[in-house]
Amino acid sequence: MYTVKEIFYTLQGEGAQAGRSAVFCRFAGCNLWSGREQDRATAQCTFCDTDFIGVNEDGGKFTTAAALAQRISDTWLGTGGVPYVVFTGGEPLLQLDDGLIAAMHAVGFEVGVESNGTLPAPAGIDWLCISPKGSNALVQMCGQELKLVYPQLNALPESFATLDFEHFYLQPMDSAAQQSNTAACIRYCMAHPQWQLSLQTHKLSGIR
Ligand SMILES: C[S@@+](CC[C@H](N)C(=O)[O-])C[C@H]1O[C@@H](n2cnc3c(N)ncnc32)[C@H](O)[C@@H]1O
Ligand SMILES: Nc1nc2[nH]cc(C(=O)O)c2c(=O)[nH]1
Ligand code: SF4
Ligand SMILES: [Mg+2]
Repeated sequence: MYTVKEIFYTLQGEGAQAGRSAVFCRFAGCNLWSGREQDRATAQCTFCDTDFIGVNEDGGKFTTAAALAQRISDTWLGTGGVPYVVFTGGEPLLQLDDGLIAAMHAVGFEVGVESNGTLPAPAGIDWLCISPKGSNALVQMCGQELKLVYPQLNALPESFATLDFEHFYLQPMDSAAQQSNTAACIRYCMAHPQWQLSLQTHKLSGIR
């Protein structure tokens, strides 16, 4: 059973695939925060910008991979190009499995994933973005993109710079200090050109 908060068609807002049409499939639940505001301060991840509790009208509970893949495929509204799904959450690696990846490939989709890196990723993901969270041990140490929310006192860019990723991004932490966080990202990227700036362009443009 897959528990999905919401499924929607938009543009990927972040990282190297920013601007690409994608169906977002947001799984419910996370291993680093309950999602309840009263638990935020004591959670293992405290700066989350996302509601991932429960199931919205555009989500649902799916008993088979084929049924979820069909719903995702029906949500794709593009003509031409390569259909793309981004599994996110919450933490998608609590639920994403080999069967769902195979089912997405069977309906012609490339598979992207946004994960906190604390769980091992199944094989077959086409674009794996890992976003480390504070002092939580990183288990998944390779992928296409490492996208670090910055600044985090217990997760310095230097500690990830030699891992096996093709792209390294700093993404300003969206908080009351967002302006200064953005300035700090820009300074760090300019001093360490291995790192590139990722802005959350869906927020800037007002899309979902
Ligand atoms: C909501 S998370 C879900 C996926 C997964 N649990 C993770 O943390 O990567 C999706 C992306 O948003 C980023 N993110 C979460 N809160 C943020 C914030 N306050 N500012 C900037 N990026 C944030 C995460 O680091 C991750 O790259
Ligand atoms: N447009 C858009 N791009 C995104 N990139 C990562 C997102 C996420 O919440 O995982 C996200 C999101 O929620 N919307
Ligand atoms: S790990 Fe991801 S989904 Fe979980 S609380 Fe942190 S940012 Fe949100
Ligand atoms: Mg988001």
